[in-house]
Amino acid sequence: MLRSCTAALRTLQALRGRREGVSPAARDPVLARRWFSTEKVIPKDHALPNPSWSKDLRLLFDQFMKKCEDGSWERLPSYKSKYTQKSEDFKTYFLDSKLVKEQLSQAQLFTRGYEDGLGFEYVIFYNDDEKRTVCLFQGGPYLQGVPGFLHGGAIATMIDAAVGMCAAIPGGIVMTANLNINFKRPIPLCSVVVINSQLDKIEGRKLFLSCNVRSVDEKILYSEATGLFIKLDPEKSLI
Ligand SMILES: CCCCC/C=C\C/C=C\C/C=C\C/C=C\CCCC(=O)SCCNC(=O)CCNC(=O)[C@H](O)C(C)(C)COP(=O)(O)OP(=O)(O)OC[C@H]1O[C@@H](n2cnc3c(N)ncnc32)[C@H](O)[C@@H]1OP(=O)(O)O
Repeated sequence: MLRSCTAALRTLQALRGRREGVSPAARDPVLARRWFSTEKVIPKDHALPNPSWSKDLRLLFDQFMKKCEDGSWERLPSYKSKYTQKSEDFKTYFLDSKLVKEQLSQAQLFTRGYEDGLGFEYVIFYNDDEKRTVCLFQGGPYLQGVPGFLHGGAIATMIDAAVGMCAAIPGGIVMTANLNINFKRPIPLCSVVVINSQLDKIEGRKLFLSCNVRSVDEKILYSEATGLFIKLDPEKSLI
């Protein structure tokens, strides 16, 4: 958003320059580069390694990337805002367009709001045959609850995001209607955990899923959850 505001400002300044008899490119070399090249602004995919990723997270990431090679698994990209067809569809069908323009200009995905390494570092892989996702998650220092451990709300957020993606891929535009979590062991801050989600059943617009959160060596079961997601009805207003 900030980038597009800056771009708009540059264009405006350049056009003002044209009225004053100065070529826009001469006034603004950045704008000139953009106008005369085919370069496009590519949004950052946050579901890729960055320097804050621990060795554990990188190792697991590499293992799953290998599993993607035969097409059985797929890495799901993740953006701060709006770059998926699903989020555009959601706005089209369920949000008032005035609200989208005026109030959502600053909006970004809750889990991607922190600087690298401080909050939610994660990548989700999807297996279509098995209708399941595996989310590799490293919870950073800004997600502390009880000293030294992850906040339960941060764990719930990641479970919701991981289970939600497992529902949204086959289900389309869905929302969480119910999420039940048993917190069995506290998760150490900055450690890596594996969130396994599974689509169990679909009944009409209802998708039932289950989930567990385990340590990398699978020896510790941190949390278990079940979720109910509802496929939104385009005929029904959300507000
Ligand atoms: C999750 C991905 C979403 C994808 C879409 C958008 C963009 C994607 C792009 C990027 C996203 C990336 C990652 C996503 C990350 C995180 C996911 C976050 C998800 C959320 O953070 S989301 C916020 C919290 N969420 C809410 O804010 C919902 C508030 N809620 C409602 O807006 C309505 O409640 C709604 C719409 C859910 C249903 O409303 P509705 O009118 O369409 O349906 P209705 O009420 O008729 O229920 C139909 C049948 O479900 C049964 N049913 C309903 N609720 C039940 C319950 N709680 N327990 C047991 N059964 C229940 C009924 O009993 C009936 O059952 P039956 O058909 O058998 O009679």
